[in-house]
Amino acid sequence: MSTSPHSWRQYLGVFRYSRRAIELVWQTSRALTFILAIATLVAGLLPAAAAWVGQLIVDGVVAAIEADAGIPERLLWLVALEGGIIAGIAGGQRAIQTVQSLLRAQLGQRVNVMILEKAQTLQLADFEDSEFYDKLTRARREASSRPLSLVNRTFGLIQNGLSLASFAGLLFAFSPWAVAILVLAGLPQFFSEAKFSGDAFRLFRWRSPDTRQQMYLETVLAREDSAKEVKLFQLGPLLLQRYRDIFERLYREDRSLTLRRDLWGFGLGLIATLAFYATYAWIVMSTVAGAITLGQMTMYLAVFRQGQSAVSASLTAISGMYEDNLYLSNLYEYLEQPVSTGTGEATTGAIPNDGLRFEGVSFRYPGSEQFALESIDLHLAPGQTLALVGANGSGKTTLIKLLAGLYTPSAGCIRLDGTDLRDWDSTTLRQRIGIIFQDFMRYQLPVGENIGAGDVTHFQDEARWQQAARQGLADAFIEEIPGGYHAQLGRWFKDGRELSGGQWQKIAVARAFMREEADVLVLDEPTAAMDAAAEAEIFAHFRELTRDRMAILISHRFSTVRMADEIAVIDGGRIIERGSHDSLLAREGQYAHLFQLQAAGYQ
Ligand SMILES: Nc1ncnc2c1ncn2[C@@H]1O[C@H](COP(=O)(O)OP(=O)(O)OP(=O)(O)O)[C@@H](O)[C@H]1O
Repeated sequence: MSTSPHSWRQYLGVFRYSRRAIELVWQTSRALTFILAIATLVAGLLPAAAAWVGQLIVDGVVAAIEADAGIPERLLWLVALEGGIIAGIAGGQRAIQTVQSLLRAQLGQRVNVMILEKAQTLQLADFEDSEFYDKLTRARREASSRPLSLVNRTFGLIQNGLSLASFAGLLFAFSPWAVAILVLAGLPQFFSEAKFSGDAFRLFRWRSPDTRQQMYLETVLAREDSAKEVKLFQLGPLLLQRYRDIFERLYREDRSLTLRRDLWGFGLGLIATLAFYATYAWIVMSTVAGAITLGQMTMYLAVFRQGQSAVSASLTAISGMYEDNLYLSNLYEYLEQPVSTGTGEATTGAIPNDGLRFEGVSFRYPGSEQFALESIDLHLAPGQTLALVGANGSGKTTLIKLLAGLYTPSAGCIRLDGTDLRDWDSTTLRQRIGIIFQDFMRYQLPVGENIGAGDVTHFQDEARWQQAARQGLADAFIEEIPGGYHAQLGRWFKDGRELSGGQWQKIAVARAFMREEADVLVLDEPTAAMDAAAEAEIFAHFRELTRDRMAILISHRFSTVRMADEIAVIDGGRIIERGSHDSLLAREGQYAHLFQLQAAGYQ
């Protein structure tokens, strides 16, 4: 094994997150960390003391036999002391276990809260970045066990290290050479364990895309929301085979690493055992030769036995540490992901009542070559309704995402009342804009709260739920559900019920109507699953209720779209036509063409 500085660092890399794990525990509970440290110290140092008192007892016994003058009182005190020390060790170990149990819950909660708090500060783009999303899911998965495990192992190592050092201290009196032999014999095994742990760490990190695939397949194969399609399309065997193939490939790598690691571990362990027993023989011979007393021999033998188990406990701890490191490296990468916090502070616009303006807005999704939107210019005054029309993928939803501030334009700017969205205080802005997307959330919460989600300040306001439900045409069916507004939705919880696609959409529209104070309201096709009559009625309502506000709606149904004051036709990320329904029909362009196609469908 080479000893260049680089590889030293590589070997010691197994401890790279120990400091951070201990910091984490320290911040979680100083008192418990302190007790843990003291208990570790006690459990680490007392075994050597026990061996030493054991030596005094044996020598005392030998001396008493030789003197033949009864049982000296000192000997009994020594036995009592030995008993006390053993009780101390047991107490230390028990304290370590108790503290660990208490810390487990607290630390798990703390790490989970850290992960979830961080998630609140992230941009939508972060969630869409597969690497990053993977870090988040992995960070959450083992949040309650890994940090503590690393702390336990680190403290375990310290405890065993202290025991070994104190044993070495005792052995030093016999011969410094014996200490040197034991240390040197143990080092190769220590480094080999550290090296292979480091290798495993790198291997596992590098293969994370594969494990992600595996996890995804597991999810698809075993979740209620995918079960329907997997069964119908008989995808099960095919996906399962893929799952098996990934496992086989990963297993081959694992096997090779495990075999190498264990062979080296065994070989180097043998050297250590040989050295141990050679020293053992040396001690036995020295006792027979009279160089050391019988008591000293008893002590050294105890030191040997316990030393061996301390060494093997340390090696086990090290080999387990790579997994903990893997977890913590992932956790800290996630927690340290830079976030761009909004710097805007404006709570009122520079030109009140100017409405909404898109000025030369272009946008490209992160990692994408193509522009999803290009040179968009729009103006929407208070009281106006704008409909966006365009083929799938033309950029309608993207425009709304920019308006929502979920992404920032690559060029140009969006102004609300004359002030760039970036300069608005983010809370104020969110209150002024209410949006329901086509893939709105179906919360596994009671019906009422599903509606109340539209305005957190009235999340549980029953009167407002009912009013919004009436406006979203959801009241009729809600009243028929047993439990009404308090009925649990979704299948995760007991007695939860499922709604039809159209019913869910009515709930979503009602959610939009909760936002009474918002001056821009957007419905991005949340009505596609409703029948045409219901959609038309909802939009008529929508228009009525947004008379002095700005409203944007996206729909593929022209019967709805024609109600808007202004219609913008988007194609390939650009606005190609705009105007009222009548003026666009008169133009006989794309809009007129699409309108006639759909009208023909109804004849
Ligand atoms: N998160 C994303 N990352 C990268 N590209 C995206 C993302 N979302 C959408 N796109 C791409 O941007 C383009 C515009 O998509 P957008 O969702 O705005 O279309 P749309 O007009 O709303 O379509 P639809 O009528 O199907 O809802 C499409 O080419 C799409 O592939």
